[in-house]
Amino acid sequence: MSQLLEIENATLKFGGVVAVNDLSFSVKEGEVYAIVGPNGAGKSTVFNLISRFYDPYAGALRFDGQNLLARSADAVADLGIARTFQNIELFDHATVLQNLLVGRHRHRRTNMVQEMLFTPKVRREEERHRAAVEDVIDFLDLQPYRDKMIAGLPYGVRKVVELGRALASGPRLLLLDEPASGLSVEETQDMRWWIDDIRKQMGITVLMVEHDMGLVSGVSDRVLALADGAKLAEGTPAQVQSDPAVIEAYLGTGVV
Ligand SMILES: Nc1ncnc2c1ncn2[C@@H]1O[C@H](COP(=O)(O)OP(=O)(O)OP(=O)(O)O)[C@@H](O)[C@H]1O
Repeated sequence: MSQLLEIENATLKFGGVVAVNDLSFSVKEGEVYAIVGPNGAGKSTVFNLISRFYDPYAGALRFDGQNLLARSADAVADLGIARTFQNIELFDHATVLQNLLVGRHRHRRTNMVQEMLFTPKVRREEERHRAAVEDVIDFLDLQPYRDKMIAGLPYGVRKVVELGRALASGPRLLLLDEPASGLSVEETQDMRWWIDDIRKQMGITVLMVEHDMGLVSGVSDRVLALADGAKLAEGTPAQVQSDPAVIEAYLGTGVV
């Protein structure tokens, strides 16, 4: 498997706080790779670096061999990197279908005049986007909710819709920020199947930050344990969970 994402000696400081400290890791095409670590370890900051919300103080970031640092946040999405957020970010007063169509935004190839005139090209594009979104709705069993407003939906369903919005963009790399947080045991189990299927059926590479070690062990090929912004351990879930440095660092946090 080739490397899809490479982080090389990345460092990011907020004032005097070193949030990410000379961190290197890579994610192979087709794998599920999880980042774990106690609160404040730097997990979200790593995601924000990859999404290009932050510039690193030093280091290199590459996606499929291309320099990510030469691109803006929008351009990163165009490369095929999609993400979900720890605090779900959806349009509350729009339907599930409308939110998923927003996920298709990067594929729009028509201009505003064409859209106002609703030319045949616009109509064909629209049909293509709808078909892609309907596939995601079927895949995630969202049919009962497709015309419902986000605001009225239970938290667990909103979480699946957010996953759907990211999938609708047709990514090569999916960044999941705490996919199981706030979910019940059953919903977490469903999330595990979705992630498995996303990798196996859709061939999408997944990088996730997650506290639930049951989910991490269940779906991940490899795990990176972070502490104070630096790599503590990397390996299979079993290797990382039994690593003495990890046990020592997490002792009493209830994470491992
Ligand atoms: N925008 C910011 N400004 C200043 N400091 C920040 C900012 N974002 C993060 N930090 C600091 O950087 C460090 C890493 O934070 P980060 O949010 O990446 O950790 P995390 O591992 O994602 O934690 P959690 O599990 O609580 O989400 C922490 O010390 C945090 O206080």
